Amino acid sequence: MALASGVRFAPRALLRPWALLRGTTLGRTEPAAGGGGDGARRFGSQRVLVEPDAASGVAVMKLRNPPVNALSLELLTELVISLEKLENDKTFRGIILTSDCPRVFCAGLDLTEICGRNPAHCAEYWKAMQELWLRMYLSSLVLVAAINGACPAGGCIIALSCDCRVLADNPKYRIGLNETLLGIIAPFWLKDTYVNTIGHRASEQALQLGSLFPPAEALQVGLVDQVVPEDQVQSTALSEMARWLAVPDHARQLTKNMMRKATADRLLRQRDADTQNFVSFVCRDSIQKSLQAYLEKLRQRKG
Ligand SMILES: CC/C=C\C/C=C\CCC/C=C/CC(=O)SCCNC(=O)CCNC(=O)[C@H](O)C(C)(C)COP(=O)(O)OP(=O)(O)OC[C@H]1O[C@@H](n2cnc3c(N)ncnc32)[C@H](O)[C@@H]1OP(=O)(O)O
Repeated sequence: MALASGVRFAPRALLRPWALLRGTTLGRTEPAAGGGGDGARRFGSQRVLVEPDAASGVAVMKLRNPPVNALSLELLTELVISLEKLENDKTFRGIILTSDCPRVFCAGLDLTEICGRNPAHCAEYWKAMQELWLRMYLSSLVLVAAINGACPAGGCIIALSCDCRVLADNPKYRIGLNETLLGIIAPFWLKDTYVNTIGHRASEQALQLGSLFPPAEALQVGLVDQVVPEDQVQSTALSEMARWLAVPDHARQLTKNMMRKATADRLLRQRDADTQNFVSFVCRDSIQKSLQAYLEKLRQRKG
């Protein structure tokens, strides 16, 4: 992704995204309900709906992988492709990322992708997770998360990869990295993202305790930038976007790169080792058992 200055952000190292999209509708363009001109046309895929507004240069990207927007391999892949499509289109300067699923922004990793799967699948899945994080974290576009639902673990990482976060004021919409409560460990780049956002001491505490913060606490600790009534999340996200877009792109992009590159480079340098660590960790019998038990608990909670 080349910047105006010629500086490159994330490398184009993506796996084989298109191969994963058999049977999906990515790339289809259709008029938005009630829409007319180019600015009102939406596109996307089965799991990612993109509503572009060419006039403002802002696209709203909605996660729609019901029931909880778990980050399946397909969703990860479709997100990367939609992001790339917008980045390559000079019309767009910003994306508002939100959820199309009621009450949940994103439930994090799709645990069914790493439970009872073989090591090759877990590796492919983890590489897709790394890829999305790298693309989002270093995106040249302004990314604003309009968090309109629960936002645990991988969902929190998606939000933290954005430049700004607006959270709906609902005590059920908690945000944080709760990995330890599942018996798993956030890898270093999730930890780094946390530390970069809320600082070392707060991260140390929150990561070990697996804290999920309700809105007021999330604001206080610095995990989100604004907490607003639920019906004002989108409008506030748009106002935030306007504030970020008021800055000249090249200056903002280079500054973002300066702030984030070292963190991304750390993963880039040890991507394969990180994948191997992940696979050997999650494929352990003991970890498989605790993931299985956690999934079971989630399923039973429902009834
Ligand atoms: C040495 C170290 C080396 C390497 C590192 C090792 C490991 C690193 C791994 C680290 C990364 C982890 C990041 C993660 O994201 S882990 C996932 C954590 N996610 C959660 O804990 C969220 C779990 N879900 C919930 O809390 C709730 O579902 C939620 C609040 C999101 C929504 O609640 P609601 O009441 O609306 O829905 P539910 O009834 O609970 O769920 C509906 C159905 O969805 C299923 N579900 C929920 N979450 C997940 C998920 N994450 N993956 C898969 N499926 C999920 C749930 O079971 C229900 O299913 P059905 O009953 O309908 O079948």
